[in-house]
Amino acid sequence: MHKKLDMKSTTRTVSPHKQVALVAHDHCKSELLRWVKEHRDALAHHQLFATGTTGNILSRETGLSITSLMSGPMGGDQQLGAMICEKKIDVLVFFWDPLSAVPHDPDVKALLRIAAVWNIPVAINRASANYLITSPMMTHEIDIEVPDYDKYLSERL
Ligand SMILES: O=C(CO)COP(=O)(O)O
Repeated sequence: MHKKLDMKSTTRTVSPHKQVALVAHDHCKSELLRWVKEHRDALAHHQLFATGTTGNILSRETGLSITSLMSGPMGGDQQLGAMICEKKIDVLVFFWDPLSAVPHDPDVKALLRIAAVWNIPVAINRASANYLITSPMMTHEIDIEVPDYDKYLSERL
């Protein structure tokens, strides 16, 4: 068994206006598009980000304003992971494909890992995305627990 990192936590306040990342693998894009269309009004209250192909399709088909990063296999998952570390993403909706392999599987795993590290809520399918988007937390200021990075660093120096 590995020794658990002794990480203290602190609080991060998340605004009612969330920074939401939308991502789908190719076979799941039509499902994410259907979900985004159903929740268009709720999503329009938030600031939306997406990986390259997903974001372009979603904004073209819904008219929503979405900041599109690089396409996933070209680094988009890693860009989102970096944004999570920088507290620039509050919610991740990632319809990843459980039935097909992707070339950038390590990046997918890294994105899901860093979302867990920074205590970001993640929806991986329609059911979990429905729970997330209808939660009162989506439209209220909330406090979430996050790793106390400053303390972590000071103890290491
Ligand atoms: O591959 C992805 C996530 O792992 C998504 O990338 P695209 O939105 O560019 O298809």
